[in-house]
Order: sequence, then C-alpha cells, then structure tokens
Amino acid sequence: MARYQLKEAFYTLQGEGARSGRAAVFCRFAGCNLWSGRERDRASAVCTFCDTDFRGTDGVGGGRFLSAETLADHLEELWEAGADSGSASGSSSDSASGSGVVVGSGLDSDSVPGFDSRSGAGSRSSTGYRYLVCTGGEPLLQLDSAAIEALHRRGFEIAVETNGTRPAPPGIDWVCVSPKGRAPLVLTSGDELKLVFPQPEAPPERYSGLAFDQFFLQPMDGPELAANTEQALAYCRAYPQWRLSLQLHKLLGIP
Ligand SMILES: C[S@@+](CC[C@H](N)C(=O)[O-])C[C@H]1O[C@@H](n2cnc3c(N)ncnc32)[C@H](O)[C@@H]1O
Ligand SMILES: Nc1nc2[nH]cc(C(=O)O)c2c(=O)[nH]1
Ligand code: SF4
Ligand SMILES: [Mg+2]
Repeated sequence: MARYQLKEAFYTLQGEGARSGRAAVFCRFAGCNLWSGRERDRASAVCTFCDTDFRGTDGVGGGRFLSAETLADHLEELWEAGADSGSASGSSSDSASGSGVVVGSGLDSDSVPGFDSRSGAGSRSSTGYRYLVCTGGEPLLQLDSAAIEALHRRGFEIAVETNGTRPAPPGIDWVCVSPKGRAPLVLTSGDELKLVFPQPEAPPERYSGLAFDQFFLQPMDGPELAANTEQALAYCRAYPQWRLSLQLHKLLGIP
C-alpha cells in the first residue's frame, strides 16, 4: 500500500486567497472525507459543491509514492522544471464551469517582451521561493510529519488548503481553512479562512470571530457563479473584515 496517493501535481500560480498570484507546485492528494468524488454521490455528500476531480492517481504528475522521500523528490522536480521553464502547465482537475476570459495556459516567458530568461538567477532561481500548496481532495488525510520534514529539507515553504475537519500536523507554514457548513470544524485558527459563498448552513458571521489573520469569501463556482459573485461582493462591501477571492486560475485558463 502506497503511503501517499496523488491525483495530480503541477506548477502554476496560486489562484485563490491571500497568496494568489504566487508561483507554486500544487500537490493534489487523492480522496476526501466529505465526498466520494463520484457524481452519483454528490447530492447526498456532506460537501456538495466541489469543483475538483480528486479520485484516483491518474492525473498529470499524479501517482503512488512509497515514502516521504520519493514524494518530496517528485515535487522538487516539478518545482525545478516549472521555475526553469517559466510556464504554467500541466493538468487541472477543476471541473466546474469557468466563465472568465481565457488567455491560454502556455505562457512562455521567453516570448514575453522585456523578459530575458537568460538573465541572472536572482529573479527566477529554482532554489529560492520554493512554495508547495497541498490540496486535494483533503490533504490532511495524508500529509504527515515525515512528508513535511522531507519537503522542508528541500527548501519548500508548505501551505495547505483544508476543509478544517482534521487536525493539522505541526510544521505547516501556511494554513488556509475552507469550512463546509455541514461538517464539524476542528481547525479554528490559521493564516486564512476562505469561505465558499453562499452556503446556507455556513453564514460568514459564524466564522468572523475565529483566530485567523485574513478572511475571504470565494463565490461558489457552478451555474450560479455570476449571482454568487454579486452577493459576495455586496457582503464584502458591507463587512470589510471580509475580502473577495476570485479564482484567478479559472479567469486565466491556467491549472
Ligand atoms: C477542492 S478544495 C480541496 C481542499 C479541501 N478539501 C477544502 O475543501 O478546502 C480547494 C478549494 O476549492 C474550494 N472550492 C471547492 N469547490 C468550489 C466551488 N464550486 N467554487 C469555489 N470554490 C470551491 C474549496 O472550498 C477549497 O477552498
Ligand atoms: N491555480 C490554482 N490555484 C488554486 N488554489 C487552490 C486550488 C485548489 O484546488 O485547492 C487551486 C487550483 O486548483 N489551482
Ligand atoms: S471538502 Fe474540499 S475536496 Fe472535499 S468535496 Fe469539499 S471542496 Fe471538494
Ligand atoms: Mg482548484
């Protein structure tokens, strides 16, 4: 039995929340405790609006890893390939509708005017700024101390995107919790709370007193995205503690 199972892993820009725009390797762990990932189970799941295919290990950069070291080696290779090519490439499992302006996913820095890819290592060093976003599925079903230590040894800053139903192992550098209205919230502190909005069972007021540094509303993608975006915008205008998180990667057509 493999110790870690990844649906996919890819180099892109963080598209959501406080750190949107930052280059990162995304590590999408397979499986979730709030939905099987099968469409036929969606309506009866605890979390019903998921925009992601996290079943199996068959995506680009996915697979089964027998040890923390082999997992970390794999993710390090993706960082080096991504930071060296300057491209946002790979596969995304986001499956909900995207209605934004698609500018393509093959941005090549060599063709960007004014960007000299051969210039000094300082601006595009593959050893500096290493950033890993662990997501899924639910990453805290698999991410453990052994993986965190192996990744830290390779110089990664480690972020997680979690539904907050499981405790986080020590050592994670950035915790983003995205509560789901019908699931018990165990992680009640962290760096950012990013609430998919609206959720009838999860009004923002329920979370506004928790110990997070930043609070975001992220419009629920799907058939009502436009209306949900209007509603989130109105809420952020009325309650300035909350900021709007648009899913930048969907607007840009990148993974
Ligand atoms: C696919 S989840 C994986 C991580 C973790 N299971 C969680 O829910 O936070 C990644 C992020 O996408 C958000 N998300 C999922 N479905 C969405 C949707 N339909 N619209 C907007 N955000 C969504 C989640 O709330 C979470 O912040
Ligand atoms: N670019 C990009 N940013 C993201 N931020 C959170 C994501 C996720 O699926 O967890 C995600 C994703 O899938 N792609
Ligand atoms: S908790 Fe996260 S991964 Fe699981 S179904 Fe919901 S949004 Fe998807
Ligand atoms: Mg996503």
